Amino acid sequence: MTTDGHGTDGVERRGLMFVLSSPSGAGKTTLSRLLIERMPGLRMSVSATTRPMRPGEVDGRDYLFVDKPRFEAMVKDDELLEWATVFDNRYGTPRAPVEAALSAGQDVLFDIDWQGTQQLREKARADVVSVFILPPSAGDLEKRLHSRAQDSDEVIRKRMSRASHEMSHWAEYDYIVINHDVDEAFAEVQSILKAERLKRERRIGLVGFVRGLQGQLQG
Ligand SMILES: Nc1nc2c(ncn2[C@@H]2O[C@H](COP(=O)(O)OP(=O)(O)O)[C@@H](O)[C@H]2O)c(=O)[nH]1
Ligand SMILES: Nc1ncnc2c1ncn2[C@@H]1O[C@H](COP(=O)(O)OP(=O)(O)O)[C@@H](O)[C@H]1O
Repeated sequence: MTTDGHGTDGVERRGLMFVLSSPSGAGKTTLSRLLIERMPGLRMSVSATTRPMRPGEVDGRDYLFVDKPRFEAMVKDDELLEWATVFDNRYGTPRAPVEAALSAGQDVLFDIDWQGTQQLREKARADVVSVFILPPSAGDLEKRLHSRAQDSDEVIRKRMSRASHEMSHWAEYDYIVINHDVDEAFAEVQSILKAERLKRERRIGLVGFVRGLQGQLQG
């Protein structure tokens, strides 16, 4: 699952899997889009889902929209790295694009729930960096779900009633970001990714790099 890429400073390092989770409406999609736009070397993992497409969503960009039999076939053929049932729909991460991106030295961004995060962690603990996004208040969460204007009142009610359960998994994550203001929350998430990219354990090229430096000093 891991592989070699080069950091901006040219030192080889293993790719990482950067996971964002939150209750629905807290801002994962917004923050993910900003990260993909502004952080070179990061690719989005596009999940497969059986949920209906929302207005404005694009098949293949936001999700791979599949029917239940196709999803079952993907599970059976071991095409998914992880999968879970959320809000009565199935969601899963296609394995091949993640492995290809990591092999090409890219980091991969996942917008997945706590169940998927647990599965990724079991498979590759050292390479998973997880961030849980919290809303500033329940009122803000509800307002955001309404302002998105993409789900029916009934779907919004369901998502609100699931929020507390989703949030109960916050302590399983490496970092917690409270999304008061998008720019501030983005800056925090970006700092986490930047720092994690510099972790010594991931920078497998450091041994050679430091040896080279020592060679220069002696020579
Ligand atoms: N385990 C898992 N969860 C996913 C995947 N894709 C999306 N999810 C989660 O499914 C939940 C519902 O997603 P969605 O219907 O797009 O609504 P959203 O919460 O408003 O973004 C969110 O918690 C997503 O993080 C996936 O591939 N695997
Ligand atoms: N900090 C914020 N302040 C106000 N509105 C926000 C903030 N972050 C996200 N939103 C809005 O809230 C709604 C839900 O955000 P979204 O990113 O779709 O959440 P999620 O993917 O977690 O369900 C969207 O309309 C988005 O523009």
